[in-house]
Amino acid sequence: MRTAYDVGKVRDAERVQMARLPEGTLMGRAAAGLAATCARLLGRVYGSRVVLLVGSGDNGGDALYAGERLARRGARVEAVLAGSRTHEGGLAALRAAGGRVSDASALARADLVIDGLVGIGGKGALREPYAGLARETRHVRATVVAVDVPSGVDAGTGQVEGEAVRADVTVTFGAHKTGLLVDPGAAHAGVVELVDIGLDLPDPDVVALQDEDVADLLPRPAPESDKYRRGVVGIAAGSHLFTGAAVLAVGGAVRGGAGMVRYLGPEEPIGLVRARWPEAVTTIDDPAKVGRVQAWVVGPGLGTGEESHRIAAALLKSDVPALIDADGITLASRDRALLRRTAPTLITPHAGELSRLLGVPRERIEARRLEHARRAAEELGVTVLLKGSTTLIAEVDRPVRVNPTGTPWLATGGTGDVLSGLAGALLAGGLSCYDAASAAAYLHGLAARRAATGAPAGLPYGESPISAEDVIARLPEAFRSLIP
Ligand SMILES: NC(=O)C1=CN([C@@H]2O[C@H](COP(=O)(O)OP(=O)(O)OC[C@H]3O[C@@H](n4cnc5c(N)ncnc54)[C@H](OP(=O)(O)O)[C@@H]3O)[C@@H](O)[C@H]2O)[C@@H](O)CC1
Ligand SMILES: Nc1ncnc2c1ncn2[C@@H]1O[C@H](COP(=O)(O)OP(=O)(O)O)[C@@H](O)[C@H]1O
Ligand SMILES: [K+]
Repeated sequence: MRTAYDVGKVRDAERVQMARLPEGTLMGRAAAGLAATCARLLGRVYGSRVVLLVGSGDNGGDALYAGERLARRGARVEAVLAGSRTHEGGLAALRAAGGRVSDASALARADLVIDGLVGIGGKGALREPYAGLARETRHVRATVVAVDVPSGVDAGTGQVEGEAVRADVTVTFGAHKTGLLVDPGAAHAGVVELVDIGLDLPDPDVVALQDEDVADLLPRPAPESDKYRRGVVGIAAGSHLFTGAAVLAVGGAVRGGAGMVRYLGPEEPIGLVRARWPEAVTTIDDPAKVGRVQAWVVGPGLGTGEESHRIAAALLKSDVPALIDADGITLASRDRALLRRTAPTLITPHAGELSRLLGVPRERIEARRLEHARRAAEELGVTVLLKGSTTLIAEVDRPVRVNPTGTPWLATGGTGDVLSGLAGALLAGGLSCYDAASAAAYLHGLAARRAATGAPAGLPYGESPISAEDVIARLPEAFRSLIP
């Protein structure tokens, strides 16, 4: 599991260590780790050209001390001083090692640029001349290494207001900062490397599950299993207008390991569901006629009229866990009572749907995903899976989970319906909302990547567009990659 921390916790942990250790120890460790990564990226340090972008704080100090180490190994190191002040010890050390101060024209000559403009002390949009320097790093041929966080990215939220450095590699100290795991920050950070500087940290604020964590969560059939014990999931999705949502959600559930899938909907989608997924047991329109289920999925393509509301309300009264998606979320944004349930509830909005629920503009949610996922979980008292460029899973009093799998190729109609069915199957299999949402997002992302790259079937290179059905088709491989 990868863990990440808000800036306040990192600062507290640093203070404790600084009080214990001789002055400069932590910065020395940070600079040594940073220089080691830079040397590895350069391959041959001797004779290479390294440019340091140096801000007025300790982030600039880290860059200067790393520059000193590289200069001692024969690199030609030039520092561009952007702040009204400069870390004195760092600058003296760089000079003593043969480094020199230069201007922005040095960037064109660089093999490697070290971005030490601002780190966790950054506030708001980058000001000049920092913003201009960050902009120039976009056009350099050099590898760009960010110190602690890419300058211009808010270390706590991943928010980017204005200009920000786009790094190839970010070398972060002591702990991953939450903003490095969440877009748009994550997209600016490139590959993130962690340097241990000996901080003692409490519980994380954000975590990213890895293969082995998800494998531990997945339900597996035992010799005494039968279809009912494995979990029956009910799916209320699709309408005369949106028939595809029904087929895709049922497909996600069938391939997601449900013991049985019960589908509830109108005649037209029922015909299609039966033709594509003969495994599903179908019921026309009447919630009272559906047999017992262990979890409900309510909403994809359901429609938002009165009849849809009646069905959603009847199903959500049940005492089993429920996943509410798509039109179900739109219905809940008009009638919050749908969310007041006795059993656990998981909602799976994209930013537009969450915007309707919270009454916050969509763009604001996209810019501050972490904040709004947390806020929704708190205000609505449900587990929230916020879809989009970084999928987040939030629940009150738990660290936010960031899904590390997935691909932007997933941004195509119908993939959300597949996710609903898949997560519903895991809920029916006995996982909590928090775990079902995390495992479903993980598997969904793995399946999508495999579909887009052709792996592991052996296409040699490249990626291709994918369809929601392709994601369903790759789910078995995604499971097998976790359950050997
Ligand atoms: N503490 C430790 O033990 C260790 C800390 N370490 C390192 O220290 C870093 C934190 O250092 P820090 O606290 O000095 O802040 P830092 O990130 O350099 O930025 C502050 C400066 O930036 C400026 N500035 C801010 N916003 C701006 C904007 N929008 N646009 C333009 N300028 C802006 C601001 O200027 P001012 O507002 O004062 O004018 C201020 O001078 C941390 O990320 C890690 O790299 C490691 O060595 C490990 C041990
Ligand atoms: N830029 C992106 N990068 C990665 N995944 C994305 C991106 N945009 C959307 N997705 C994923 O694609 C799926 C789309 O779901 P959704 O918006 O509900 O589509 P639909 O309603 O058409 O099924 C979600 O799993 C979401 O996380
Ligand atoms: K930086």
